[in-house]
Amino acid sequence: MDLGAIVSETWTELADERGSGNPARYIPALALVDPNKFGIALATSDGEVFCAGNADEAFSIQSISKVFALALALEREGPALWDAVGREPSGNAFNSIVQLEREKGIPRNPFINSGAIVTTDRFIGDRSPDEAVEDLLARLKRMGRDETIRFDPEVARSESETGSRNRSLAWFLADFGRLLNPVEDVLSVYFRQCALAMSCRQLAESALFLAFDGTDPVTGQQMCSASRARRINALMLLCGHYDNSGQFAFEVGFPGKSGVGGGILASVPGRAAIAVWSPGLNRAGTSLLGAKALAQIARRTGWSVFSGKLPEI
Ligand SMILES: NC(=O)CC[C@H](N)C(=O)O
Repeated sequence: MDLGAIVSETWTELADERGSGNPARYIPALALVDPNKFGIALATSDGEVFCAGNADEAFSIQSISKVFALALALEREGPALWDAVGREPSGNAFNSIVQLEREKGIPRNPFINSGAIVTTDRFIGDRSPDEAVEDLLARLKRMGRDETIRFDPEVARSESETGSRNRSLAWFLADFGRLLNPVEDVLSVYFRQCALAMSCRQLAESALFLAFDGTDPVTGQQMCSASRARRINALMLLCGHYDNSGQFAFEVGFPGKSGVGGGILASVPGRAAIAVWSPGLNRAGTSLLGAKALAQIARRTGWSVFSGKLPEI
């Protein structure tokens, strides 16, 4: 299978639709990004990365960071993390607060904002916020094989300045006694983690561990155990796109995680990690063109976690 051709044909076929959807404006710094950006990167186990369009340009990964934060929180906390956050789809928007009161401050899953705030809190553990951010960055540099990965302080500041909803979620969690660290410490890490700037290429390379049982097949670095990688994939499939997760599974058929910066990170177990970026979003905050590109790649490759056939690479 010519994966390079599949990636470039997918890009070319959709290029006319660049600019579709609505870029996130509630974080003012994100509204400044050119809506016509469109990148695709597909990384395989032999170290190849097939790219098209703006695949080497860093963008704000936003909620895609929740996948890495979850892996690292599980590493520190182990299965006890699941006492503090659930594993069910919420059926609600990413920043919804409605279930938190009824469900006594236990967020439905680690990918909605309330769940990610808890995950971030556990990832910080007994360290300072700056130490936790440094650790996250160091891990991503290693996984992404790139020392230039950084977070964008402008985006972090912009989100903090307009972060009333996330503050509400965090204070609500604190009221139920669900946070170990002070609210503003947790949020300062959460905002910086969301403001990580990475390219499609860096994201796809950093996420190979998800597609290959917890270990990057290129470098041999283990990020987590095989069973943990499978479980993170399961959560991405069921909860990775909030109230749009069913639609994504239906159209694409493999695990993914969206971010309001317009990126989507997808894992095709045993095959590849794919990252796409286009800032225009659908109603649920998933990149419109990005999801279309992944659906096209799924169709052209025949890749699906629901198929018993394993098409040749
Ligand atoms: N879905 C997202 O990407 C949301 C992340 C964003 N930083 C927020 O907390 O609102």
